[in-house]
Amino acid sequence: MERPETDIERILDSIHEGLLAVDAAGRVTLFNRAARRLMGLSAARVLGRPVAEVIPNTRLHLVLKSGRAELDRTQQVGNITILTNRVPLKDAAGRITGAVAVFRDISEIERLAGETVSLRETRTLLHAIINSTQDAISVVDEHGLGLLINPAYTRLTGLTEEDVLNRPPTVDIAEGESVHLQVLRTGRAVRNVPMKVGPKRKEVLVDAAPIVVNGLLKGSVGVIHDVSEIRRLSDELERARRLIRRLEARYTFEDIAGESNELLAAVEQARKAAETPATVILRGESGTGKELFAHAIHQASPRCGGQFVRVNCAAIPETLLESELFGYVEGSFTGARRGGRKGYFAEADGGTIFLDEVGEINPGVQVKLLRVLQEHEIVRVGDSRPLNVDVRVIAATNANLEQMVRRGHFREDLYYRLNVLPVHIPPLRRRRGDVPLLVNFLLRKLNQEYGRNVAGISPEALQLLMNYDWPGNVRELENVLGRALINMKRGETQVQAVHLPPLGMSVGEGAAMPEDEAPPGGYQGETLAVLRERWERRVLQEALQKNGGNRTRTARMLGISLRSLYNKMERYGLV
Ligand SMILES: Nc1ncnc2c1ncn2[C@@H]1O[C@H](COP(=O)(O)OP(=O)(O)OP(=O)(O)O)[C@@H](O)[C@H]1O
Repeated sequence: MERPETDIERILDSIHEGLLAVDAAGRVTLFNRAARRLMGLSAARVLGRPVAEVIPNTRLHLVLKSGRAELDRTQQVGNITILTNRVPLKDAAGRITGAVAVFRDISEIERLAGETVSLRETRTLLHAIINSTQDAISVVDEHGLGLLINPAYTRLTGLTEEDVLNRPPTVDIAEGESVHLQVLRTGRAVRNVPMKVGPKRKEVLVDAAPIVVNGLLKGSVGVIHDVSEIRRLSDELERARRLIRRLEARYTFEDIAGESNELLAAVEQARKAAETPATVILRGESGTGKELFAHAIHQASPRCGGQFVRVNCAAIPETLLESELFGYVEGSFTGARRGGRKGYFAEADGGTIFLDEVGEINPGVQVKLLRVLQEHEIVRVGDSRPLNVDVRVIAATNANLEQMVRRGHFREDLYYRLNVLPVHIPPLRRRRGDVPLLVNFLLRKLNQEYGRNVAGISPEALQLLMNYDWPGNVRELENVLGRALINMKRGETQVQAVHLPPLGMSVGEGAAMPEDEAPPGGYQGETLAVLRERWERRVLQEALQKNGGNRTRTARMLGISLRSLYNKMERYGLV
């Protein structure tokens, strides 16, 4: 008898569920190992004893009494949750002979169930975010098959979930390599990849990143930015720029005021140059009228029917200058636009290109410029085929090119190619005799611009202008007169000394703008970046004023490059 009992006990002990049985009198007859572990009680303390006494919270004696089973009841014992089934035991005649409870620890299951709920919540949250973002999102699994897209994706590409989900990642691509596949292959994120997507062949830039779960690559998520609108706007801007450039080429030699020998000699030289196809270089300080001369030469030349394209080499970022001048082919660099770009030289074909601040071009571009001057051909960025262009080059600079050549900053061969017909435009302080004529000329021009009727200037005011040094040359004189007109009341027709701004203070807004003043109560919580920018703008403004708007002098005084000065002026709206 001993052995079978022990065997049964052994079997019952190997069961993971806890077993607790009582006889008809409610005394414990069975208490297996799992039950002992879960209850934390030894068999010796429990077996043969009334269950209600030894096991608190048990309801087995109640089941015994009622004869009704209690199924799937959960109960907290300490910090574990127990699921119990309690069943009465009956003999063949239906008499209750005892009761048994089977129970197990379901704490882990409960925890997992809890997690499932929060996972579900997280999914809902993620969906809400993904669906509400304006950027198109697409997610693929580790095999590259479509897993998720958002409404913005459908709006942008014209493709629906049906077209994309569970399909290879190439389904949406009209042109370009799948970034998802790239990410899955390398495990690395990619940024700003240009491509065309969907049946509408939308131009987009794509960022994509790997999805890594527990160290395993589980997929890739891509964010797609629509750039077609930006392209459309930049094309429009480009067209407007071209139009402005064409409208700008309106000055002739008649518009150059001055009767001093120095100026007349320059005009004479320029007139002769206009008749030839030769390259001209205009030398002179900022504001002396170099651009005016370039227009006049173009208008007086046989090319006057062609385009006049002005390029300020210092105002274009160094990295873009080559592609702006010579153009580029489609896809030659990130951000390159569809169909490539013609470039200023190609635009000026049959006309004139005016390269202002030619001393600012870097050695790479110098080589290409030399090629145009020698061979009359250009090579677009990303292309190897040369294209013929028929362009007259007028260059201008205030830089000491000879010194730059000596220091190796400017190619000697290019210098000689440019220097075929130099025209030196004298600074205003060396031809003060031109001031009265210029004043009358500029007042007529300003009257038109401002809708005024100012007839002249008083001798006293003119004397002040004659005595001044004009570091900013004719541009500064124009600014001074412009401010004088603003200071005059309607009906006043003669510029008086009181109308003139303090000389040397005529550039930009003249006086500091209110927002440039230090905040009245001291520091008002702006970020350091904002304060630094405000301060920098003010310093630039004052330095420009001190130099009468002469940019070369201003850059030198501030110890920055001319290019950097142009960039800052552009940024702070001081151009
Ligand atoms: N002799 C002149 N007669 C009439 N207006 C002039 C004369 N010289 C210059 N100006 C006027 O002065 C302003 C500055 O001239 P311009 O832009 O041609 O100078 P710039 O030498 O090209 O200057 P920068 O080197 O700074 O570009 C223009 O408005 C121009 O019309």
